Amino acid sequence: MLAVEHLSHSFRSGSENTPVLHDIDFRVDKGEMIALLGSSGSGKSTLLNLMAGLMKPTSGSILISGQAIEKMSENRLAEFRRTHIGFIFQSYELIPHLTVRENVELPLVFQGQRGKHRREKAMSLLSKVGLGEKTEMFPSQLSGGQQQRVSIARSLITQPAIVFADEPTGNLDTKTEKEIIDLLIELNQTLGITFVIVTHELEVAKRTRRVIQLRDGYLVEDGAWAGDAE
Ligand SMILES: Nc1ncnc2c1ncn2[C@@H]1O[C@H](COP(=O)(O)OP(=O)(O)OP(=O)(O)O)[C@@H](O)[C@H]1O
Repeated sequence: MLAVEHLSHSFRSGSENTPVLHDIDFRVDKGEMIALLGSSGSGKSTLLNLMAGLMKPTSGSILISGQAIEKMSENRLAEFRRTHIGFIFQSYELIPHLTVRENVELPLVFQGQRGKHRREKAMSLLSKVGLGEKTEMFPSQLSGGQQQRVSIARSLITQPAIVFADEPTGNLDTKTEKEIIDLLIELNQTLGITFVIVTHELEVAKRTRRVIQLRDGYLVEDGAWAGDAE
């Protein structure tokens, strides 16, 4: 599903070269749910941007569904991203003047899909995330947790091969954080959605079966959470 192969990345500005990721290597199988854990500055965002095809790596490769995304042209990559990758952001990134349903439909609008089909898919996903009653409301009328549910439904509507979630609970209180992680786990288990959750929060990482930990740009752990016993 996802293979990150010997990935290294440095940022260059003028004569300065800042190495940020060092020989990162791991695979994520279909139906897995993993947490990418690391403290601030460990390289999580850089790795996420590379895996999502938003930047090209200095060296190494990223394969999604067997296709090396760093080799794709900009146009091909934009199309690939629209059809194969889902995104969930910390700040939801909903369009304020569109209804909840219209926000969820949006990725299909970009694919040129017809209205009725789009609407049915959006309604079905919104009821799966517990928002069947809120479809005609606007984002500002919802709580933060509800807005994140909308963004989760939107990330799934193209039936992507993999969904990247960037600090999905970063703006939420502890109780809502738990509810959102519960929802992601349920979607993973019932629909087999493959999730990569980028987080610096131990509580989030502990809930996934597999944790990949970055420290100073190095992959230092890959496996079941081995921290404090529960
Ligand atoms: N465009 C850039 N140019 C130079 N250095 C950069 C750039 N972007 C990030 N860095 C550096 O790369 C390192 C990793 O940053 P990154 O944002 O990937 O970490 P992070 O783990 O996502 O942190 P946070 O949780 O705070 O977002 C940091 O030392 C940062 O200063």
